[in-house]
Amino acid sequence: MPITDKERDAIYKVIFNRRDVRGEYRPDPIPDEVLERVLLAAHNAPSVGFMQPWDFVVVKNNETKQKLKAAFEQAHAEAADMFDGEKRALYQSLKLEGILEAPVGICVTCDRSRSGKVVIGRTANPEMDLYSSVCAVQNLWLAARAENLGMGWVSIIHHDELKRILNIPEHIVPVAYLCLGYVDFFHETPELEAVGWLPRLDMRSLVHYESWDNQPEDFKTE
Ligand SMILES: Cc1cc2c(cc1C)N(C[C@H](O)[C@H](O)[C@H](O)COP(=O)(O)O)c1[nH]c(=O)[nH]c(=O)c1N2
Repeated sequence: MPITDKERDAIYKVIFNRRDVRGEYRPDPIPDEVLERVLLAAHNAPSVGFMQPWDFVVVKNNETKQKLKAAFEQAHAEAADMFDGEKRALYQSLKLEGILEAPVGICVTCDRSRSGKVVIGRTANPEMDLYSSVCAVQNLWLAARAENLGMGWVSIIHHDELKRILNIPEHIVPVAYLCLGYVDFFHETPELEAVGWLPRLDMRSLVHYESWDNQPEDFKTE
């Protein structure tokens, strides 16, 4: 089934206008059918050996969110100590999660034992199952944007805390905690770029031809 030009443009529009959303969530609930659509998009991600290692723990309860926020605060304070001077002050001024504001949280996990010990494509590189769950996260992120839902990834939280708070079984690996909700607007550029944390790299400077050493002059940034 070919993709029309209009459909292609819509997909690129979603890709280039997706943002990590932290503070701009509206409290409006997400209709069940919308939540189901984005979860189905996540579930249709590619996965190594088709093992579909993910589960989705959906969080709406405020008490649970409060516990997650406390876990974030702890990890956030530890992280702040790792930056010096001005960088620390800038780090501390950043809003890096929307756990309480977002009406829905979703923890995406990876069950590394889901389809037995030997998995097509995972024998040489055992981490491929974790990457598969990350593919599900990205599908969810893009589907959310297509639904005009903001999504934010909160990784400033210890995974053992996530497991404890959400009663995730021992053998399951948390991959991402995601905030989800409608927003008033999407930032045009990544917020970390806008505040001068890091610049957007030039894509052409990251392309190598045939060998790592081979970057044509006109593809370099400087
Ligand atoms: C694996 C992973 C983990 C995190 C993120 C992303 C990814 C891929 N990002 C979002 C990240 O900061 C953001 O994607 C970049 O700054 C680029 O901005 P846009 O996503 O284009 O808006 C993120 N943002 C944040 O505020 N708190 C966080 O804990 C994290 N964690």
